Amino acid sequence: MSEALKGHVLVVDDDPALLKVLGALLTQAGLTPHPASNAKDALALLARRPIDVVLSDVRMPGMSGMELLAEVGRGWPDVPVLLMTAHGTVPLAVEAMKAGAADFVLKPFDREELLFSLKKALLHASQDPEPTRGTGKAPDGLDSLLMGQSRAMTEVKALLVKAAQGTATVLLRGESGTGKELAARALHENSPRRTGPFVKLHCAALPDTLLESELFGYEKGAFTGAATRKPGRVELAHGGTLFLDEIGDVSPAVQVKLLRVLQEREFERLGGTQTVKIDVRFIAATHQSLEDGVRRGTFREDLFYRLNVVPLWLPTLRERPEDIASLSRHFLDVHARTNGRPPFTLSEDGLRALQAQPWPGNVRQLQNFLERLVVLSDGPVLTGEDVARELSRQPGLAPPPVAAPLPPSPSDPVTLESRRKDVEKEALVDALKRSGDNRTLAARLLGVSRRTLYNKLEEHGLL
Ligand SMILES: Nc1ncnc2c1ncn2[C@@H]1O[C@H](COP(=O)(O)OP(=O)(O)OP(=O)(O)O)[C@@H](O)[C@H]1O
Repeated sequence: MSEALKGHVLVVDDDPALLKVLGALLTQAGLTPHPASNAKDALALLARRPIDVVLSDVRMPGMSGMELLAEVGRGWPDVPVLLMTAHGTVPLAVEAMKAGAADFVLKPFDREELLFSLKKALLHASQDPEPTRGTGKAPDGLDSLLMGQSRAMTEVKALLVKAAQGTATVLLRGESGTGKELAARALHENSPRRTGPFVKLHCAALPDTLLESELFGYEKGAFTGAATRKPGRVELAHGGTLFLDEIGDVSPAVQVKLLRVLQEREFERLGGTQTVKIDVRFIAATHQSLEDGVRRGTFREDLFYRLNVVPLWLPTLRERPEDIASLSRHFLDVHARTNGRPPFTLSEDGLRALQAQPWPGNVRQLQNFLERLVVLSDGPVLTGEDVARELSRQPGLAPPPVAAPLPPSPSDPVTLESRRKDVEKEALVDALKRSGDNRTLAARLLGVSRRTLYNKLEEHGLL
């Protein structure tokens, strides 16, 4: 791997010699290592400094790597976790991936392979807001997972329960933040496959070559850095469900390969000749119009029909304002608990103010909004006034009236730097608005990493 990597890596291992070796290796690759000799210290470190990725041993005295993975998932869902295992086996890898690991690395590891996995995880971290976190839960009433009793949601849930019984491929459509990933999980957890793995792949987050190796895995020696055979996500999902998010972004070359897997339920690992047969239920999601892609010639028509066997549309929040009451109650409870705050309730005028908003970022935006209210308000009752105050800070939602700028007086310094800052702030606000307050999407729109976006938001008082 020639180009230098960048990022803060929390390395957790009870073997001091290995910590040292890994520290040197990561530093040499351009990364900043933060060593921790046990999971407890690792969590303390995570709370203190921004970490981009966690690289942890599985077997450690005290809290294990799998337990650490669960803790990171709860407290820092944006931070991917890579697990290192000696004598790694496919079942262990499946377990790790089901529990939400971004990847697993076999010990003793090959330098290139480790850096390859870290690079992937860093790419995910900068592009994927919510890395896969399997709940591993038994089916648990669909209503408590996918909330909302509006007519539109009730219809979706009825279709979902029907679709869950079969193995037909489901295509989930809907705007960003409407709950497509949640619906995919609900499908899996309500299906006879629920005891099998639920594996997720965010197709837009990876460049072509990485996407192919993530999907199909590789044989030892398939390319520089492929020191051992590694199963891809299709293989890891055997007996379960593979959720392909943002399918509309897949290149024509990968589309051909996906078509074959969907048709024949078989494939070859990269660099391999052996055909692997799989039993996988496919679910794909997109917020784009695949029909447009087909018309433009960027999306294969045959693949579209293969995916669109059971189409399911998730309604926008605008179309179901009656669900805002129960969703808000739920999010207020969850965020009060996770932020160590007393219980919050919503007054009638508070609810009305929320129902009057267009929520371009849908349920995700409502959720983020309520979390901010829980953190910033005194409570315990959130009034219309509390809601209005927070709304005025939100791009895309009831923007405050903008006062016409005063003409500059001759004494006002219009320096290049102040102009640059104004333009930058405007671009940030615009990107947040266009992305429905989805920070990952906003970072992508602006062509910067999420870390840079957060720094800039802080600098401009927009956090
Ligand atoms: N009906 C719902 N009940 C409870 N929570 C929901 C519901 N719909 C969405 N959410 C929550 O909103 C957030 C966004 O949902 P999700 O990631 O499933 O949306 P998405 O449509 O896949 O978004 P994107 O297209 O941006 O990936 C998640 O935190 C999810 O838990």
